[in-house]
Amino acid sequence: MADGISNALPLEDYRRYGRQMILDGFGLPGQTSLKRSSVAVVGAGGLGCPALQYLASAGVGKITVVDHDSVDLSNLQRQVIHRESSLGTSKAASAMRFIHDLNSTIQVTAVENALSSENALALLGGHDVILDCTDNAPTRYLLSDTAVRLQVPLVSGAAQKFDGQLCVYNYGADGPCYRCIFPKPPSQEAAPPCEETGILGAVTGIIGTMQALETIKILTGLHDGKPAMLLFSALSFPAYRTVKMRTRRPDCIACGNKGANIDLIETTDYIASCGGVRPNFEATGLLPGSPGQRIRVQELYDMVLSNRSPFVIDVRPETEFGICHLPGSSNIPLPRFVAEPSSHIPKDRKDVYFICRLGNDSQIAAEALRGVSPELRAMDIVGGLRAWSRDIDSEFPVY
Ligand SMILES: Nc1ncnc2c1ncn2[C@@H]1O[C@H](COP(=O)(O)OP(=O)(O)OP(=O)(O)O)[C@@H](O)[C@H]1O
Ligand SMILES: [Zn+2]
Repeated sequence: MADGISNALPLEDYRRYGRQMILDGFGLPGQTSLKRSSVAVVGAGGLGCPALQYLASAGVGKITVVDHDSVDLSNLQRQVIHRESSLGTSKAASAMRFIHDLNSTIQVTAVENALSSENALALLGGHDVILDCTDNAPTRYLLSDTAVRLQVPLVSGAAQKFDGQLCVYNYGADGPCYRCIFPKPPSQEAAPPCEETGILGAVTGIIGTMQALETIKILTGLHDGKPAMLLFSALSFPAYRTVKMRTRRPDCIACGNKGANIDLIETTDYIASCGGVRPNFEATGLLPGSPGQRIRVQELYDMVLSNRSPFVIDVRPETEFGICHLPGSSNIPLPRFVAEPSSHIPKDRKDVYFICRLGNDSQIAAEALRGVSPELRAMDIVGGLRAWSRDIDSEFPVY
């Protein structure tokens, strides 16, 4: 500088970040804090993508992205920093490319491994804030315990269907950890993945963006530190509600008074404590059906070709049936069917074939009918409509 005073930031940063630097309470100190900060984002999916976008554009100096997964076509509806050109490649690497394109001054570390109890402390140590942008209970507990051990705030997001949640854990003098609020993991049925429940991209966009916002507030000293949970529900009025949260639980096994269990991460089996490995959504063979109770799509197709007009009940929800279905099939969603199985079968039908998306619910329906009407032949179609698309009709949509 002409008068010998050196700038706190590179000259171009004043221009790049000027719009946020002029905000009251932000200023030059806010920007230099962001630049000196290091943030870890675990999960570069629906929540992680918008979060990374705003952390990078705001000028957080160092960003670590952890994700073991690769980009799939079904991700692009919400995982906004990934591109068609990245399909099949690592999400962490794709995120790194995006950040570099947006803001080349940021130091990015891409970790293409799953976070686990073996690597969590090493991978996340040294960061000022951790963002939980994942989608499963074992990782949520692991991240919470890691944040407690490392004594850093955890900005946690969750989204499903039209709804989302946001909360900062382990922050402030007596902010609770995730275990203080959820001492017991939810049952696996209560926490199904997006592939089963559905998710609107703009909803993850809102929650992920707010995760970035809370992080920026923490890093720049703008956060009031009061524990609260934001609940968002796109179809409700009001769409946003904030619930004040309890403080740290004195008896919490992670952050409580009893000298905090320092070996918690090393001694916890996170997957087992959350109910074990969730059965693969695609897996078939849930129930022990004998060969006579289960047919393959080819057999169903042969019946159609020979004009035997099989009686096929599609047990998917009405909305999914509306997306695509086999001609001639009847839609009776599983809950309605199992409530009164025999009432749905015409008197002249002895053979009943059940189909669903992947071949799991159809087994439950067939079993229910067998239970009340043993005189009927109830059969499920192995692999469901996905098998139909794969083996019989490649034009049949997969969703
Ligand atoms: N232990 C973990 N370590 C690293 N990344 C994780 C871990 N657990 C989950 N993730 C990542 O968190 C992201 C969550 O993203 P999202 O909820 O949008 O789901 P998805 O797995 O990409 O998609 P879908 O559920 O539709 O298959 C995923 O990219 C997933 O790989
Ligand atoms: Zn706690």
